[in-house]
Amino acid sequence: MTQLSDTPSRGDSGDGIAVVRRIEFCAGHRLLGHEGKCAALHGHNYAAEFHIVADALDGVGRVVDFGAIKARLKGWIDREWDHGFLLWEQDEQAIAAVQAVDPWKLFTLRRNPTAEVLAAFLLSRVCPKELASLGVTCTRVELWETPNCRAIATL
Ligand SMILES: Nc1nc2c(c(=O)[nH]1)N=C([C@H](O)[C@H](O)COP(=O)(O)OP(=O)(O)OP(=O)(O)O)CN2
Repeated sequence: MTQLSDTPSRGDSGDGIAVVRRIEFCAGHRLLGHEGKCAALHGHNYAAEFHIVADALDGVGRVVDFGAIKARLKGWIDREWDHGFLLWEQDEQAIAAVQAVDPWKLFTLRRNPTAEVLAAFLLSRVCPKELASLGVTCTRVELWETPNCRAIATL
């Protein structure tokens, strides 16, 4: 049997290899101080794409099992963000409005919930904690706010 030659490190270690897991969720938000329509409460069908690397591939040939990423990162997003409102912690009016309607689900952030802020939060706060037990690192989060708009956070 003929084998195509490849770069040994590409098959034997994790060098240069990443896996990407996409997780979709719905959430409401607003951008306080926005000059246009995004100052009003509204919602998005978001998608977060997580780029994950490891020092070496495992015995099966994986950076990490896609299901293990899903369990941890989709688990966190489902619990904390999905079908909730994402608001700036200083946005007292919007927070009060959401909390006036039972049942409410709210997650507050230190800045306006832009795509940039959400991507950075997932990369720097959520991924390190949720992925710690897997021994892998998320190096890049692409946060799609609409099919046409996304922000990218990288390590
Ligand atoms: N740099 C950023 N700009 C904007 C953000 C953001 O997170 N980062 N967010 C918004 C609003 O949330 C808005 O809902 C999305 O932007 P916009 O392109 O205006 O949305 P549309 O629904 O009109 O998108 P279409 O693709 O044209 O349907 C604004 N800016």
